[in-house]
Amino acid sequence: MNIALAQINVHVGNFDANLAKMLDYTARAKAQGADIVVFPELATVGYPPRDFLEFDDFVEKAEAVIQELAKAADGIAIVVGSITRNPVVEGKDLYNSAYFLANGRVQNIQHKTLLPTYDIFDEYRYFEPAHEWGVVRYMDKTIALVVCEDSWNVGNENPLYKINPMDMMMEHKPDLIINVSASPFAYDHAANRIEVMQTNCKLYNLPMYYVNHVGAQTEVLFDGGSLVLHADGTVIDEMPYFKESMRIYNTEEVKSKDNVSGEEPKDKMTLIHDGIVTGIKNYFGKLGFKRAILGLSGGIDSALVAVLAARALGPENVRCILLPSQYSSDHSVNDARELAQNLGCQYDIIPIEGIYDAYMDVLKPHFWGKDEGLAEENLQARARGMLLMAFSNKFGNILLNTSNKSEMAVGYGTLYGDMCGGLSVIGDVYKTECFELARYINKDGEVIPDNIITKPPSAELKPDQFDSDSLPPYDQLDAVLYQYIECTKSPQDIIGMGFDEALVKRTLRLVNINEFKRYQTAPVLRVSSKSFGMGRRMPIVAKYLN
Ligand SMILES: Nc1ncnc2c1ncn2[C@@H]1O[C@H](COP(=O)(O)OP(=O)(O)OC[C@H]2O[C@@H]([n+]3cccc(C(=O)O)c3)[C@H](O)[C@@H]2O)[C@@H](O)[C@H]1O
Ligand SMILES: Nc1ncnc2c1ncn2[C@@H]1O[C@H](COP(=O)(O)OP(=O)(O)OP(=O)(O)O)[C@@H](O)[C@H]1O
Ligand SMILES: NC(=O)CC[C@H](N)C(=O)O
Repeated sequence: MNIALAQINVHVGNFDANLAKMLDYTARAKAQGADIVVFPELATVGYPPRDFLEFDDFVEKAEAVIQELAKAADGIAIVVGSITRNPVVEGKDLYNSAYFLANGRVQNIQHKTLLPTYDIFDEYRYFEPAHEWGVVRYMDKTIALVVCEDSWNVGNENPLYKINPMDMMMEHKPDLIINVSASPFAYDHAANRIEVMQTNCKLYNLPMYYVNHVGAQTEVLFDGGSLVLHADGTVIDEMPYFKESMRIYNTEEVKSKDNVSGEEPKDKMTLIHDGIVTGIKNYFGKLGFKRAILGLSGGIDSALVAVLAARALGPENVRCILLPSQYSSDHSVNDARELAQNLGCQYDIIPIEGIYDAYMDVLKPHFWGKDEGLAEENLQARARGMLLMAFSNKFGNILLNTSNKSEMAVGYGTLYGDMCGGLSVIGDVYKTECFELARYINKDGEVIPDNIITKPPSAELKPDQFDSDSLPPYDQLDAVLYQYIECTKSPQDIIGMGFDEALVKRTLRLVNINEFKRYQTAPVLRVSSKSFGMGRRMPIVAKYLN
């Protein structure tokens, strides 16, 4: 039997486009001799569809896509993830299901049992878990049809779940497993995903054909990396990261390990780079925008955003605005200009000193007798935000936010100033990782001027200002932030690891008191296992560690 895995980039709610794409892949798979073509979890509607699932019309449109796909299942079977209404009044209204379409009709539907409800997932909000488990008979094979998380309770070890749907399916003695997934990208997730699927294969002594989404839906990125595994856990093939593609596998060849391609390379910076480029490209493409602007300061954060945007959208679609104040150093302007020239992006220089002075004149009588401080510094960031948004309005492009994860964590950014923008490009990249990413970008020749990478970070909002005046050194800060944000460790745990007590307490306090800023920030392209945004839900009004 020949099984085609189609890791496709669908678009949430874009039923016509998703159907057209799946019909096209089905026709191509059939022409290439495939007996089955497999599409990812919820491929009809896109993942995650979120509260669109509460609209009857949305559900009807998904049902219509299944009917159209069933008609195309002629001479080839189609496996596809979609939603199913729960006919019973009790429980949730919908199931998250894998459909098996053959001979022009819906032959089998297997609902998902384990509904991830953590981090970015919220499936129990919408779906009823499966209560029955069957298998599919097709040609001479018995197939276990599995939806994503149902393979993640290997050995019943996941304390979240009391049941293992895989065990239930095994009672029917399948010959192979097909898993349709929506497994989001994080730079360390693919290795974990492979390990989990290998454990399944070994446990049940069965081969697995696993297909994942690719592309981005708002902040959630999908890397693809679809898998074919031998019953002994050998990775026969892993499909490419961040590329829509289809490959066809012969079950006998898989069984005899005739063609073992193995895993894709997993370099952290390559993955983060390609993930962010995909995220920007899909955010703009799926919304119908073409052009971006950003404030280019001569610092490393905006330099990175400019490079990533130019690679995603083309340099001709990225406009860099240099907005020096009286505190900007000459080298900042020169570095920013050199970078824009290296990239081939349009750039404009608009000094903001006059605007700043005008604000100060207006405020002077009202601020009389008060020392100068943050209010005056923040005026510069806000003057820049206002000008950048004027460009965005006038030319119909999207302003890119340039905050990194370290400064977002501790609130080191000005609300309605440098925190403005429609999409946060590096908001899930710690400052220390920003340096790594910049070096990665320069690995084959200087794109980002070396001075941008080597000079000490500075907001340049007052004379001789450096980030290190207000913040702990970034290597220490980031290490503590990682333990708190990604690993959810307590202050005692982190201090116990050998970190300085004062540093830990100060850092965690800053993270918590700045939750209000993150509520007002643009969506952040998620590249780690714990990003700010929909996957980290914290109260603002709280008294914990602050
Ligand atoms: N819980 C809460 N809910 C809602 N609002 C709350 C609040 N707590 C304070 N606020 C409000 O927030 C305001 C303070 O926030 P905000 O106006 O942003 O100002 P603030 O956080 O005080 O200052 C901005 C910080 O970011 C640094 N910065 C700025 C710009 C660029 C860079 C750089 O790295 O280049 C760094 C700057 O040096 C300073 O440390 C207060 O005036 C208060 O009204
Ligand atoms: N002189 C400037 N011209 C244009 N934009 C600026 C200028 N100064 C700041 N900005 C905008 O405000 C953002 C925040 O400034 P910030 O200093 O934190 O970042 P950066 O300059 O890119 O990097 P670094 O923190 O390493 O200096 C910048 O990324 C940039 O978008
Ligand atoms: N859609 C899902 O069920 C995905 C959850 C799963 N743990 C994964 O990340 O692959």
